[in-house]
Amino acid sequence: MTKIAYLGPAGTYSEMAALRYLQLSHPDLEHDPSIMCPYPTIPQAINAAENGNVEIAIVPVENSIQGGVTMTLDSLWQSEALQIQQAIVLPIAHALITRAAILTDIKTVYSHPQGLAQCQLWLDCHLPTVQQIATDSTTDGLQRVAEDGTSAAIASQRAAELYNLPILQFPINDQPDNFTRFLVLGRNTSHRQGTHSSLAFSLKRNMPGALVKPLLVFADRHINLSRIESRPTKRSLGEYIFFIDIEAALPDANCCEALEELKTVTENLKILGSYAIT
Ligand SMILES: O=C(O)C(=O)Cc1ccccc1
Repeated sequence: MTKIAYLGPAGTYSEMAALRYLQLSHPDLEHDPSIMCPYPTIPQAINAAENGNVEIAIVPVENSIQGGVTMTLDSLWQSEALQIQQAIVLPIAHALITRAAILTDIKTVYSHPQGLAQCQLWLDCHLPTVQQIATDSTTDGLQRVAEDGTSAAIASQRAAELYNLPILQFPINDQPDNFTRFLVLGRNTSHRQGTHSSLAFSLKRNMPGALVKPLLVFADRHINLSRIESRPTKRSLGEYIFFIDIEAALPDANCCEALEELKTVTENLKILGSYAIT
């Protein structure tokens, strides 16, 4: 039976993405709770799929305001077996969940770093003196909120319903247009289709033009890049891994040719998958 790892506990945005995936891809399985496997951190959810403990992991990769989710990018680079099978974009609207009756009663606010960052201006304006505590997911602090009337969490409306906790204010995100892209990761490599592909590479040597060569491979073939992001290799300061999304599918001949040439101008190249975005 298909099992899905996601960043838990229940009520996270990652769980919402997992439910959306089920609705779209396996409508027959939608209401089977044994499918859904919450993990406490993003790397643990990804490892569960890598090790074959679950078939699929669903994790956030990028937010329209805060940018890349570094834990996901770093785990993807480490992964040997996983491929991106699908991307799911969800609108994100944050609620302030608390048993406090007024804002001035709140002393501590919990959320995932992305949740805190996406509400930073609102927090500075309405709760300037509260202690902000970063948690592994938006729902991690909800137990504390249930026990302590001076605590609050930034999480979804759905999370408030699931944990039967009140919402004091909604929405509190600084930008009304706030979207997060989630990746569906699986070991099934036969799944190479869709409109987009992701890859990552390190460079052979840090020298003038080192990044231009890989970029020219795409430019020369009229392949459009939809994203480029760098992460440190963690080997030495100033060395990077580049994550690139292209608007092309890997079985495409033009694209295969590009990848062959890319191998010659990169040190280590990883094909992360071809997939559709829903
Ligand atoms: O913690 C969650 O709910 C997540 O799924 C990560 C996250 C946090 C904030 C916005 C989008 C995703």
